[in-house]
Formats: sequence, structure tokens, C-alpha cells
Amino acid sequence: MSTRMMYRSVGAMFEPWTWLASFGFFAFLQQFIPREYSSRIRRLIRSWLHSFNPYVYCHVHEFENAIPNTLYSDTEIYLSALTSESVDRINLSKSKGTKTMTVKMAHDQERKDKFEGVKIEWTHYCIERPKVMWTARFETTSDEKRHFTLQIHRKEKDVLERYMAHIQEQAKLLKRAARDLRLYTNSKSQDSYYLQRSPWTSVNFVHPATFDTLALDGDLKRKISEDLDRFAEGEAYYRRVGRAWKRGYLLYGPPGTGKSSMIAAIANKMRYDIYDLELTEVESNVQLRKLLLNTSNKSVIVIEDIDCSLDLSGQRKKKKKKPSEEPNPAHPMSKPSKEQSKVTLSGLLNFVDGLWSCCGAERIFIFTTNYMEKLDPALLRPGRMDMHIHLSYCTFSAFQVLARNYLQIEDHELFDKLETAFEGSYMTPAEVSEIFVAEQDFPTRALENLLVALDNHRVKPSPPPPDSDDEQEDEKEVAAKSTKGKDDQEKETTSDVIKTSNGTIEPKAPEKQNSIRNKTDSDDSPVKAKPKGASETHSNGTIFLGGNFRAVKHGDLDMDYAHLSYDDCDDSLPLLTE
Ligand SMILES: Nc1ncnc2c1ncn2[C@@H]1O[C@H](COP(=O)(O)OP(=O)(O)OP(=O)(O)O)[C@@H](O)[C@H]1O
Repeated sequence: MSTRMMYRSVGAMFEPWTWLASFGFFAFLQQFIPREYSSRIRRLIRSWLHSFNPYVYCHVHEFENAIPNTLYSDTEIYLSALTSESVDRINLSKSKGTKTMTVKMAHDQERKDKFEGVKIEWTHYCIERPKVMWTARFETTSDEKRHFTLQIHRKEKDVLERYMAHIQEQAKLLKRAARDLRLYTNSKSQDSYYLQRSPWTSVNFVHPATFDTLALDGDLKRKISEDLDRFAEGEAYYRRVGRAWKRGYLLYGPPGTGKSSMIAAIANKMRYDIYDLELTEVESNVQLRKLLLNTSNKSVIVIEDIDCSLDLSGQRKKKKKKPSEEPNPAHPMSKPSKEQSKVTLSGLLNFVDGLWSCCGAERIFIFTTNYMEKLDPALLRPGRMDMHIHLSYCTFSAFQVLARNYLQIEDHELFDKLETAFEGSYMTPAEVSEIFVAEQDFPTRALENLLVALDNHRVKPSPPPPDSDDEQEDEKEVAAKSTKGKDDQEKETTSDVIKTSNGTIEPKAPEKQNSIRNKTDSDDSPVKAKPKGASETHSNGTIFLGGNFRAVKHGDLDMDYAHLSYDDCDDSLPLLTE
């Protein structure tokens, strides 16, 4: 070790008190002076030395009373992420099965940091101590004691508390960013489902979608991103208001508009694992609950195409079977009928916001559907899904994101033509991106092909016919109820505007706009009748309405809430007038 290094490691980096101790000064003192005097001399020397030293020192040990000190690991993560030119040695490690490498500060390395304008210096120490292991062979091993020492000017030490809180916060974010994500499935086709200890099987989740690559209306993207940030930071808030720390999003829109991509982007942003729940594989409400209990915190629980997963809309209306028709569970040959063993709507609702859903924290539930109007209103009720996010056909601004990602162009002479062509055309982002992938090296050709394709997509794709008799019955029922009580019913609205919470009104092309609806507890008032063409602002100030949306009141059982459906929904739904 060079003299300079020696000086650094033993002297300059230690506080003066430690410096003296390291030279055995006090041991020497104790040998010649009686104990009571030596400790007094120690105290005097210490205060004398401190009066010269402008710094205070703070030690963060790896263990406190043999218990791991979380402040040490947070500091380690935080400091390892700080770039420093003075670093000449670092420790690298990687565990089996992880994709990320860990960078740690080596012994005697220092890092300089600045917080609120105050300079802070850190040094890492690993002190090796020989240790005898009482094994059969009397092995001698070494035991490392590690700690960080922080040096800060005496006058500035008031920032310490805030600084340490900042370190913990940053370490939390860094830990989250370094996590390997997993994608879980409950699909039985994987391995022998029943032989596994967990009802989920998983693979590493690596998906390139991010909020930057999502082709969405910029405003919508910002709103979702901010909502997620608020949620991630919301532990104290959720505790204060007495709500479970979870959030629900319903993504709806035609196929190929980015619902799955958005789920991946959300998981990547939050660094949450994804639990892709295949509802058709779940045999009972009890099994559904078990699946929920086996999910981890910080996770996204997804049910894709919820309208196709189960016949949720019809189940509540199914007639009760006569006792003679019910299978007898006591009978040895009796098998549960398909209907009996399947998940029910109430089972699913409990899964989302029942008591069991609160066992855990930081969970995001996401349901997706291509046909919002097929969903049971109970699923749409405020409090269940906090946000309804409409992903729709590609707009010019969404196209610009795709052009940047796929063709790496920000501008082009054909952009003006394309902007006009996007109006009144119904192409999904998936269709646009397919054209771009095919011509990825020829941007001009890609844009020309897109112009032709936009022209061929002037007719709006029609919605699929109702799936089942049940559905038609449902709709008839809704229609019958709607005409009965006209007083509290809603009206058709053909407004082409969206009113924002700050009062501005923006023109919107119907069905071409991604929209978002906040569903909060204050949002449960029935939709009032509105004159034709009116837009609506909810009591919570959230925008919604526009285009040819039609307000529909669900008079179903416990429904006290109305949702807004498309203008292209089944015409058997009555237009509601005052
Ligand atoms: N909004 C978007 N932003 C970026 N890429 C998109 C978007 N929408 C679709 N794509 C592209 O199209 C492909 C299909 O999109 P995705 O699977 O996310 O759509 P979806 O709405 O989930 O469709 P489905 O309802 O059929 O499941 C994706 O791989 C992605 O590349």
C-alpha cells in the first residue's frame, strides 16, 4: 500500500478520534495510567480534537445487534448509483437467475454527494477480523465488518435527517428499477397445475413497451402516468383515508389499439410483476381467492378480454335450479356441474374489491375489453375500476409517436397530407405499425403506403353481433326498464366536445379519441337528463362525454349508476328523453 493510500485509509478518512485509536494510542495510555484517569484524559483529548475539526461523522453499520441495518443497504444502493470520477475499484456481483448486475462500493472507496447545496462525503470501510470456527477441523475464517462513514460540515448537519430520508426514497426507486419482472399465469396447460405449490407459474417478463413507445394522445398518456406516480407514492394517503392501497383500470377499445401494450408499459414503469389471470381456467370463487392470495405486492393483476372470459352479464339472471336438479355433493359419483363450479360475478367483484383483495398492498387490477357495453354494470360501478381508459383508432398525434419509433422520423413532407388523411379514417395503431415494420428502411414508401391504407379505412368497422340469447334478453330487459321510468333517465347526447376540468372545451372527433374517465366515489350520481348535444362534467371535475356517446342508465338490481356507451351499440337500446 502506498504512503498516500495508507494516509487516506487510516488517517484522512477517519475522524481524528478514530485516527488516534487506530495507532493504539489509547491502549498505550491505559497501560501506564490508571483506568479512571485514562478515560478522563480520553474525553479531554476528544473534545480538544473536536474543537479543531469542522466536520461531524456519522456511521452506518451493516448490522446493528446482529440485525441487518436497512439504512446500510439503502446507502449502499444509493451510493453505488452515484457516478464518481475518483472511483478506482468497485465490486460487481450477479446472482443466478437475475439479469441485472449489482455494483457495490469496494473497501476504502469514497463518494462525494451534494444535497440542498451541502457537500457530503462518504467512505466505505470493510474491516476484516479473524474468526475461529469451532468445527471439527478448527478452521479459521475471517469476518468482515462493513460500515459507511458520512462526513458533513458541522454547520450543515441540520440537513442530515432530510438527506437520509432522501437516500431511502432514492434507494426504493433504484431497487424497483433493478427488479427482474415476472409474468405469471394460472393456465393449467403449463405444468401439472395441481402438483405445484403455487397456483401460478411464471417466466421472466421482458417487454419493450414503455410510455414513450405507446402511441396515445399525449394528454391521456400524461394523465395515466401521473395517476400511476401518485399511486406509487400513495401509501400514506391510502392509509390516511382508510382505503386499500390498490387501483383499478379498465382498458377498452377495438382490437389492436394497444391495451396489452399499455399493460406492459404500466408494469415496466412501476416495475411490478404481472399476474395474467385466465378466468376460464378458474373453477370456483374459492380458487379465485386462492389465486389472489398467492399474488405478491407490487403487482399488476390482469384479466384480458373480460367480456369473453365468462358470461358475467347473464349469471345473476339465471333462474335458480330446482333442488332436484342440483347435484348432490354428498353423493360419491356426483360431479360439480360446470355452472356450479365456475366463478360467479360476485366472486369476481369480491376478487376486485372485497375483503380479500385488501390482503396485500400496491396492487393494480386491470381489466380489458373490446366491447365495454357487454360488461355487467356492477363491474363498471365507481370504486371498482378507478379509471376507464378508452383506447381507440390512431390519431395523427399517435401516428407521430409510431413514426418516431418505427421510422425514426420527426417530420416529413407527407405529414400535412397524412394529418388530413387521419381525419375520418379508422386505422388502429397495430395496423399502422404493421405498415411501418414492413417498410422500416424506407420511410417515404412507408408513409405513402399509409396514405393509401388510410383511404381504404374510411368506413368504421361495425361492432360484432351479440354473442348469445342471454345478451339479447339482457338488452331487452334494459330497454323495458328504461322506458318505464323516464323521469330519471338519461338522454342521447351528440356533443362533439369534451369539457375539461378547467372549463375549456375542446372539439373531439367522435370515436377517434382516446379518453379517460375517473371513477371515484364522488362519481356515482345518476346521469341527469341532458339536452341533445350537451357535454357533461362530473362532480369530481372529470371530463367525460363527447362524440356520439349515449348515456344509459342501468336499472339493474343494485345499480345506482349509469355508464356511457357508444353510439354504435345495439339500436334496441332506447334513446332516452326527458
Ligand atoms: N397504442 C399503441 N402504441 C404502440 N403500439 C401499438 C399501439 N396499439 C397497438 N400497437 C402495436 O400493435 C400490436 C398489437 O397491440 P396490442 O396487443 O397492444 O393491442 P390490443 O388492444 O391489446 O389488442 P387485442 O384487443 O386484440 O388484444 C402491438 O404489438 C404494438 O406493436
